[in-house]
Amino acid sequence: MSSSEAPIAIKFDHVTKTYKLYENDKQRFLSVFRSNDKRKLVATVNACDDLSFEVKRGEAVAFLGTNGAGKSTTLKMITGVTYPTKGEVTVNGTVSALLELTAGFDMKLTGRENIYLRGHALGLEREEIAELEPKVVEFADLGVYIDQPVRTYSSGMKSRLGFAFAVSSDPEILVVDEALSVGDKQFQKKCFARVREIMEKEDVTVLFVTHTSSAAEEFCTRGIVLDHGSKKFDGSIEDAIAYYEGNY
Ligand SMILES: Nc1ncnc2c1ncn2[C@@H]1O[C@H](COP(=O)(O)OP(=O)(O)OP(=O)(O)O)[C@@H](O)[C@H]1O
Repeated sequence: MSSSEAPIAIKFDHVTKTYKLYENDKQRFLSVFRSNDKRKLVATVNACDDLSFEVKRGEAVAFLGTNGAGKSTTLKMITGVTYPTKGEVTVNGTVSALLELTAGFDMKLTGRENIYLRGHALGLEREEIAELEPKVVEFADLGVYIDQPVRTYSSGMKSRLGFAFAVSSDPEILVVDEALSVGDKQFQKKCFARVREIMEKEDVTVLFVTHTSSAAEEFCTRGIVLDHGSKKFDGSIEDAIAYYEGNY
């Protein structure tokens, strides 16, 4: 199937995400109860601003843009961590995210117990998690630490467990945000190899955020350049990189 005939995996239809900035956290908290009180609102920021695009199943798309351009916010709306203020986001397929890999671990529980915790949080059945567990344990390669509380892990070890969990299932949509720089050099190599393996499956859709043009070029065929939450360029990865680097 050529990509122009493939079904749509992701669609952003005039999506705007507005964040409100308050004087302090207390005012942010109080704003939940006083919907019309704007006195303590310092500013609003459109992290995504009337953003529209479609990604077909099987495409690999890189999002390029300077700090604060809206790349992470876009990915977070795809993974359901945050929601649009206006417009509509449609996602067709199971999503696995290599974002905030260590968020949500229970530090008191062991690595192995956290695999179950995360699986339950994602709505997996016990049998499905039991099937996943040996794959995660093998990929994370934490030795005896897998049965130690996560509070005893180094930050690299926590990332390894998070990464292993995210890549051990077979996702239909893979969302990657700079997460390939996890752990030491050897583990990074393993991460690249695994992401490449997932991407080689024909129908997997990949969305990739990176500041490294070489990684974007290696993994993606299409690039979308964002600036202040708006789409500035959408085309082949080579042209998108040239546009982003000011050589287009
Ligand atoms: N929770 C939040 N509250 C307020 N503002 C936010 C929040 N999250 C993001 N923003 C703002 O939204 C804008 C876009 O942020 P986002 O993290 O999406 O950018 P990015 O392109 O991923 O940047 P980077 O390359 O630095 O990771 C920025 O101005 C940022 O400060």
